[in-house]
Amino acid sequence: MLVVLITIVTLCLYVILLWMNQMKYRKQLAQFPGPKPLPLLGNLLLFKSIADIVPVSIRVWKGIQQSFIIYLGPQPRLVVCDPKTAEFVLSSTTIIDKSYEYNFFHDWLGTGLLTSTGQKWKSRRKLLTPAFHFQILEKYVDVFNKQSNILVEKLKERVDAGPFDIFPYVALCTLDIICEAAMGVQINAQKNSTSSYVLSVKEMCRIITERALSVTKMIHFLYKFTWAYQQQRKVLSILQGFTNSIIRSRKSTFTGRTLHERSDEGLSKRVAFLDLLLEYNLSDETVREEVDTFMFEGHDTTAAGISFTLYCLAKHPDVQVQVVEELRTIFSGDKSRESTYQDLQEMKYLEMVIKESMRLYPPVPLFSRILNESASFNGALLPQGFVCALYVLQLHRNPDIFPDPEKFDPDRFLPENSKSRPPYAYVPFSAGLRNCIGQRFAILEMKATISKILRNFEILPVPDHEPQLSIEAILKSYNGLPIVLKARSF
Ligand code: HEM
Repeated sequence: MLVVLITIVTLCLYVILLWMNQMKYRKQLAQFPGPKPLPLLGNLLLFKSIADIVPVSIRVWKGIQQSFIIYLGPQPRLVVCDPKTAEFVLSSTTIIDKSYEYNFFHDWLGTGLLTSTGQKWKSRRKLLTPAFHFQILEKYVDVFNKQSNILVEKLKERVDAGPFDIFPYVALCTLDIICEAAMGVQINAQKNSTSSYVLSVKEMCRIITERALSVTKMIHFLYKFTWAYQQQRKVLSILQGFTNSIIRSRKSTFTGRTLHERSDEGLSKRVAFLDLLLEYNLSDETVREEVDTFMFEGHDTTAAGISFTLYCLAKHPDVQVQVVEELRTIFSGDKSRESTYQDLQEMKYLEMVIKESMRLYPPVPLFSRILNESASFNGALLPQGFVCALYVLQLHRNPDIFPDPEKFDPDRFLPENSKSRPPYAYVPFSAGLRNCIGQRFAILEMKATISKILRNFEILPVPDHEPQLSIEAILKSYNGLPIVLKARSF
């Protein structure tokens, strides 16, 4: 009886403490607009499911037209939708730690580069940066070519066969690419297409996103009693079993020669980023968390980037014609010659198209930072522990910076049209110290894959289809990204 009483009193005190904290925040942050929060629940009731994240946040933004405060439970966060606030957060050398939602990734990614903080992040970033040197990236082009050739063969089965969702095809291709280029192993996901790994990544992202919107799932102790936790355990055993097998496989062929010693091996030998980790004699657990991080960050993001770009090209045949013209010039009309690193550098118009697609459909539409110490901004003192959520999807549609923001117009990225744009108005790869380490890899991969598809197929739209955007760690479309394919004479 006494134990029950103590538990009830403790819980009540905890709830009162949370509520008092919320009141304190409301006073401190009074100058920022936002929907009125309820005690303890905050604005959670606005989001009945993760399907509501995009429509609700767009509705809120439309009523306010500036960065706003939203309460997920009693905790406030500043939803950053304007370049000035984005600059305050991203250019900071102190606001570099991730918000508490990233803890939901810990069971899967541990504290790898994406989720780690402080000194651990600094030393890992230093360790991994050489793996993305352009001389190393150059060696990956033949992997991009090989895997996009397989994708083209798969897509030939869809020619003149009506609408189909392009995303699952591309996701298997980008999974093959990250495994072979970065991990040094071939898993042939495209050939054995029922990849439980790909399905598990999707499920894990869904579980993590849902946790951010549910009070019971937010609290780790309570989360353990939910069905989602049981589901997470199953999914994690698939995900971690998969990466453990990659590590084992690469370890068995690792020669022990360091990156420096291997510089004599020339372009023919690739050094997978996993080799770098093995070279440093890190523990198996450390290697696994970095491998999982790269597998996650490195395949779903590029899959979204490529798929949304193909979707935009289907909807904008005039733009597609211009890209194909550029490719005809680069390849002198040769459909099957493999792309070189130099060719990819020359695809300037395609790069503008990819950038415009990532403006409207940023593969990572939302990411957050936490303040480790209080900071002044715009006359307000933002308290320690405060979360700033960079809402890239809305930032990229800010009409003050991108007039007629819903219009797909790659010319926005002509040098003369971008030079006066505020530096933090366009940040698909984030910016500042914790920007995306894989961005040059990603751009090369996207160009290699999209250009190969366009040399082989004409991409047609599905009339009246509009993507229903959803945020599941990466940007997805609930109703798919359907396109139609016709053979192209190049
Ligand atoms: C179109 C493709 C991609 C996009 C849009 C993208 C975007 C981003 C963004 C926005 C962040 C910051 C996330 C945050 O602060 O929470 C990030 C971080 C990161 N990305 Fe990417 N990414 C892409 C591809 C890749 C690829 C191909 C790799 C690896 C090969 C990669 C590896 C990483 C890693 C390891 C981090 C964490 C960096 C750190 O905190 O130091 N990404 N990415």
